[in-house]
Amino acid sequence: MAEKAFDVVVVGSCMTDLVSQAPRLPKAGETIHGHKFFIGFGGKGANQCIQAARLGVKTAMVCKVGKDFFGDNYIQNFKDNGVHTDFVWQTSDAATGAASITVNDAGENAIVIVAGANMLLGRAELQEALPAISHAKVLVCQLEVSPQTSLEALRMAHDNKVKTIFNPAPAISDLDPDFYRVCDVFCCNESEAELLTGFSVANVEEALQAGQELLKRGCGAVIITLGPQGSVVFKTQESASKHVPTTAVTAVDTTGAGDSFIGALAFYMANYSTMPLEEMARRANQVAGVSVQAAGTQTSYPTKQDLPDELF
Ligand SMILES: Nc1ncnc2c1ncn2[C@@H]1O[C@H](COP(=O)(O)OP(=O)(O)OP(=O)(O)O)[C@@H](O)[C@H]1O
Ligand SMILES: [K+]
Repeated sequence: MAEKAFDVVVVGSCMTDLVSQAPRLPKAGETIHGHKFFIGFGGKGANQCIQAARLGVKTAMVCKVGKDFFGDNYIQNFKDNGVHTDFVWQTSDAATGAASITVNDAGENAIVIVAGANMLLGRAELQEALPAISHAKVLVCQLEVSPQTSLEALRMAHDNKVKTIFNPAPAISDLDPDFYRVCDVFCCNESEAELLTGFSVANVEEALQAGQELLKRGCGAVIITLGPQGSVVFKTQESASKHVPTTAVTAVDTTGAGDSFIGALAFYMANYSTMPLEEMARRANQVAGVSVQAAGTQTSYPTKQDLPDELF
């Protein structure tokens, strides 16, 4: 296993984004002409894995895609980014996850997500991936696959003393309380923190309260990301939370910033095990801050070569 041990293993989703830009959103029953179409690689799990890989760690993705053109294409995308694909399964029982997105000239969108093959990732696949999960330095999970699958993967990692990051996105209000107990770092954005705690999280002050509440539920540490205001970090060993501000940048497209932050966090946790969590958050802010300055999701994620040496 030694030569196969991964720094970061992500158990999560792959989605193909089918994006149409049009002057306005069509009404029910209507057909309109758009002016641009493109296909993008998305899905929170895959995004986070690819960001970690681009920073220079050995990564493996554990996911399921369809036995179709989009599935083949996605596997090639992982390979192009140096992500190990032995645990990417293809099924004939569902299509590769897809998000059909229409964006109007005002920047508003209408989106239909069909999770498809993502929902067929289950216990059998986790058992096959157990050697990789149990020998990883860091395991990352989200909620775009079945929550039971995410929880089981986190448990497997936790039982094997693998560091775990859980990103409760997209948020569900009835989150199993066991999720808190099996994650070393619980990392969410403002709206997820609001939904999970019932507190308003509109500013740093309010984020401090929500973070303390999440921490009390049993995780090792909590990070709440706050867009241009950076992030806040809470640790069980310290009563004081820390606001980690970030450098102001001109945002072009913030899509995928949260996933860039988490992929970077996974990279730092795997590579710099003794670095204080707030320093990892400071550096992850910088990486995600680069992603907001370019269009798209994975297309905007920096590689090690794009970033200043002081981040490594
Ligand atoms: N306008 C910005 N300027 C600088 N950094 C930003 C900006 N927006 C986001 N970031 C960086 O990205 C991180 C994640 O952003 P955010 O909290 O908006 O996540 P998110 O809501 O999950 O994002 P998204 O849903 O757009 O992927 C922030 O903690 C910050 O480091
Ligand atoms: K972006």
